[in-house]
Amino acid sequence: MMESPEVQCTCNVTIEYLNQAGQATKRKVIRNATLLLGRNELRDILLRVDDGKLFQNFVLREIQLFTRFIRDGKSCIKIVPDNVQILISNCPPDKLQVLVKTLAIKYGADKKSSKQASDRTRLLSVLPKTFDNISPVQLHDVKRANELRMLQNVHTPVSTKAPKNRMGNACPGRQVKRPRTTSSENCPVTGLKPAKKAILSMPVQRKLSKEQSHVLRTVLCGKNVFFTGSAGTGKSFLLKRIVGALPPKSTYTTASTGVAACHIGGTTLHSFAGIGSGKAPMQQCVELAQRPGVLQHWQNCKHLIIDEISMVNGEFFDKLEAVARIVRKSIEPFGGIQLIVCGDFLQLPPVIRTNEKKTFCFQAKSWRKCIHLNIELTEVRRQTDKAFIAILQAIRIGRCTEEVAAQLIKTASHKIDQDGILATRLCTHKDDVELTNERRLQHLPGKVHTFNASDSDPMLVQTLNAQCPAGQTLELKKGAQVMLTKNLDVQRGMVNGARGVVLGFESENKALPQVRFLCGVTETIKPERWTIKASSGIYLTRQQLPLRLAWAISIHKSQGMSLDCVEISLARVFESGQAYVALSRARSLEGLRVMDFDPKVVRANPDVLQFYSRMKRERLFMQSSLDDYIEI
Ligand SMILES: Nc1ncnc2c1ncn2[C@@H]1O[C@H](COP(=O)(O)OP(=O)(O)OP(=O)(O)O)[C@@H](O)[C@H]1O
Ligand SMILES: [Mg+2]
Repeated sequence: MMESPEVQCTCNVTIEYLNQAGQATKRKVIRNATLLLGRNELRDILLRVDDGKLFQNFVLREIQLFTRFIRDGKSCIKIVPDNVQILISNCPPDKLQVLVKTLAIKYGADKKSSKQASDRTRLLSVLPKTFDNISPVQLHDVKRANELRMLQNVHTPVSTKAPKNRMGNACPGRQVKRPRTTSSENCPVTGLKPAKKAILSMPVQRKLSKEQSHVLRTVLCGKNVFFTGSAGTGKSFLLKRIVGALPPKSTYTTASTGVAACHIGGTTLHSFAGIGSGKAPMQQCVELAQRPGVLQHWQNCKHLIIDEISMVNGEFFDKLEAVARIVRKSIEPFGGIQLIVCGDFLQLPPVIRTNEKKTFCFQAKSWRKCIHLNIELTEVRRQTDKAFIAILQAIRIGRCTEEVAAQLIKTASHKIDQDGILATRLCTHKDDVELTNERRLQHLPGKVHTFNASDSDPMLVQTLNAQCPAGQTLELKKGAQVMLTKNLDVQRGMVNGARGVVLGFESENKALPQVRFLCGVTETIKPERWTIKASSGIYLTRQQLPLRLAWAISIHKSQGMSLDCVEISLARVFESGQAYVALSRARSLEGLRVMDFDPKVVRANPDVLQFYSRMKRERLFMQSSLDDYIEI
């Protein structure tokens, strides 16, 4: 049996009763409705819409399903015979995905099964009306549903028009295509070409660890949480799950830098806040935050997520906290917004101009009143080698024993270049990165292939450049060292940061690059789409190849990444935590080469160390009080 998450979710629902022309003649809006899938006494699928006092069951015997905006918590189910459509919005995306996929699979499987009650049975039925929760999706359901889809792919290649919403606009969505025939017996089975791939499957989510689940539960209880942990403990992984479990309309996903924001599908904290650098006097910041578009964020926001908090300046945090209270007209800390904050203060600190004061967020005046709970993740997931994890833990706290130094110095002789794939050099300075990549590409023989991004709004190129991991223009040659900038297929190792080399280009018109990756896969790379939220709240998309040149990247840009093979030069390290960030990107010691290791570059900020030891003391104190209490 497949894993069966609960097929239920809480969201806003609009029920529209349509006329022949498809216009709504009656509309019922229910906020915070509970949706539940079930079956009646005749085994029809039912959708129960419960407003907390009353519920209404809809029989889903013939439906159209619109699924394109599931990640935004939106979907639509049209009940064809009744001419009714149920518009779902503001639903936690992960829950909605499970509900919609379960419905699509069960509905597809039912169409293929012979167990459906005939019209005559229905008419004559004297069975009492029942509602049983729908059973978990089984493998045979998926198989049956897909068999029908394959037939239908051949027979009905065209999907019908999307339904209209109240504004008369087409309701965004891709439909689960339905067969023209109502039962599978009517489908001619012979002589059909199968569809290219089985289309339906249940979303498979990697399981959260115990400590990660604890954080998720705490967040769902509404607590303001700061969770931390060393590099690779799955903080960003967990954040994505938190985003998927919260209602999208009131959840804002941000990070301190554009690259980090992109890892979790969000925007930068600065663009959410709309107060520029936050250095202007308070009154001016408030005015900026009250501009149309910006004010809306502040007012709608109930849950604010911030990744890579170590790079947010404490003064900026205080400014945001005060602005939040003023623009939301609330005396609660951060204007009553739930804060879900994560990062590792022992990694890179805030970037500041010379003569500016650097303060960490935990040093902000409002930090303590804003954060209810500090939680530390302890299980490292990026690396599996215990010895390497121990080296990294020592470096993190600025401790470089002779033994640790010796092990890192030894890596200088590592032969990590494999199959024409060279190690990526992590550089302390941005200029070195650009120069290295440009020069190395120039020195390669052969023709340059240029790939231009296709942007939804060419006027906002700068926003896209800042937040999207794919550049507007990508120049490649045969032999170019490249890195994936998106998870394409986690199972096969085609993940963000996977390293490869360009073997050549297709001969067809687009001349797409063929790339061999370290994980052993060779693949033609096709354009991918990124969607980002601009500060005005509108969605921008960029279509581009998910590749970037990978002879070199900067340590600042690498924060948050996992890398297959890295070469590091630490001679020009200028920040505490910088050496640790660079070293901890490597998945294994074998995949790491440190060129000129000097223990002096290993530095941890003493204020941060103090903050962490206080946090640990408080945790131990709480634990021992709890133990005493249990004993009593
Ligand atoms: N529960 C999990 N199951 C499977 N893989 C996981 C899990 N948690 C994390 N990972 C994997 O571990 C790796 C590191 O995770 P992630 O990048 O989220 O760590 P991080 O704590 O954010 O690191 P950093 O501090 O460097 O940003 C990723 O490849 C991620 O997919
Ligand atoms: Mg991270």
